[in-house]
Amino acid sequence: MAQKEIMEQQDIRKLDVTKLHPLSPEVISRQPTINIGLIGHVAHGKTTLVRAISGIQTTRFKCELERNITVKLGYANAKIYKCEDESCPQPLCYMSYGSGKEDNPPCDVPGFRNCKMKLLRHISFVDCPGHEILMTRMLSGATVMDAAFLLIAANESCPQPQTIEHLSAVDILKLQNLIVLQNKVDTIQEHQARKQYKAIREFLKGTVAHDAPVVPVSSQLNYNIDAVCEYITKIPIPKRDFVSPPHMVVVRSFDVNKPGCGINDMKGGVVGGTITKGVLKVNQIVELRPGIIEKNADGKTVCKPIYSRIMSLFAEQNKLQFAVPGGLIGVGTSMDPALSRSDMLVGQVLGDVGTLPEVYIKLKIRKIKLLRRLVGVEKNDFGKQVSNLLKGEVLMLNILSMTIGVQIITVRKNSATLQLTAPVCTAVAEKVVLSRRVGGHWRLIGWGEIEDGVALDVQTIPAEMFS
Ligand SMILES: Nc1nc2c(ncn2[C@@H]2O[C@H](COP(=O)(O)OP(=O)(O)OP(=O)(O)O)[C@@H](O)[C@H]2O)c(=O)[nH]1
Repeated sequence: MAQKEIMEQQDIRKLDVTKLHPLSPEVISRQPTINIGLIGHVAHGKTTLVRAISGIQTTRFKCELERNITVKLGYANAKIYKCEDESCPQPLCYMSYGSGKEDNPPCDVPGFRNCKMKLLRHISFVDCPGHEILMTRMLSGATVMDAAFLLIAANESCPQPQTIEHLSAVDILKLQNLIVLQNKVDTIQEHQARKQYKAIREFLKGTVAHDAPVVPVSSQLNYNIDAVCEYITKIPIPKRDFVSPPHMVVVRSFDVNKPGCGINDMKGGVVGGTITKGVLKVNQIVELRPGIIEKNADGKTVCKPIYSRIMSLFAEQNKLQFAVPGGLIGVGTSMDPALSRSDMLVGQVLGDVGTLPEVYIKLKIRKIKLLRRLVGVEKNDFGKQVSNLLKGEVLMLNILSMTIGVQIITVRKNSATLQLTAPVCTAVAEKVVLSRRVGGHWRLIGWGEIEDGVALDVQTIPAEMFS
């Protein structure tokens, strides 16, 4: 189908959300609908793999280029294709391109160059930092993943500290679709690769990834990347809710004209994130919570949501008329760009006016489970027991894409009340992940779920103001 026809199909006037599916041509052609996380120890090749599949280098920030490590979450989109001729040899018949590629490009396999390829998946990669000091950032990326690639470098012993810690995190979040990639196989002999494969299988026993495929690859040399593409097509499409009022979790925010924010012809602030339910449309009025926190005339802390119009929607360079759940999308808004600069809106929730959950400043957490032993730490602390939570203790909490400092006010066996250092827009039963400072860095120690909380007053604007 020609791009022009698809753009015409993305006509909001003709949109019937009850008929949409993540693989509907007008969706998959323009927008990624699955998030795949890249997790694993520092420098095991996550960013290089993303580049091999999408053609995009996610390491974009100056400090990252200087230090050669990922600091922020990186994003890149890719389309996965298969040759339409069934006799095209596997896995060569699978191929990947960037998000802007047409839907039926010619096959690249010698002997099949007259054949067309079919677009099977459109995905977003969430490239997590592997450095131990950046664990809480990895956790905020993990909350938007539908599947994950766990990268394990073939030229190091397995497991390394953040290999264990990242796997524990996705285990806690009950992420089902894991694929283990034994990367850098170009640096070792075959017998060494076999030996390490056994060590990897041993390490995976009893974890959420116990029967995950382990695929040998070289991201640097593009070896076996077609097999990885084939595995991507086997990831089940998550069930999506297209009909509820739309909610989006903000994972990045920019002022205008920054590289990496996709289309840069907007005048207002830009937020990037994943829609968890519903469909966002161009021209729609939306609310962002918590928005701005202020003291009112009585000295009481109140939250003022940010109201704004959606001026544009985009997935990397693809302009959209509407955006659906899954995948990472950008939202160009009419808000003052000063509000969204430098990731200032990360952790906020964007959605239909009047439909967003409460904004809490205190939370009661139930069903708390602590890991038995510390993971992700080096020699001195490795394997130490995770001690019980203490009244007055300061922890880091991850709720959706929000990372927030908390102090424990009361603690019982499996529950605790927490004072937050900043308000958060969230809902009862949402999962939270707990980290504690160990050896100078935040380490994953456990998880729980929101039971209740103390909400702030929200200063809403009457609905008739938007008509
Ligand atoms: N020989 C070889 N080198 C690789 C391969 N994949 C990655 N590398 C190299 O390993 C180093 C680290 O790669 P990155 O892709 O930055 O690793 P990363 O896991 O994204 O690093 P962080 O995000 O900082 O944790 C770079 O110098 C890459 O060129 C591979 O398959 N073979």
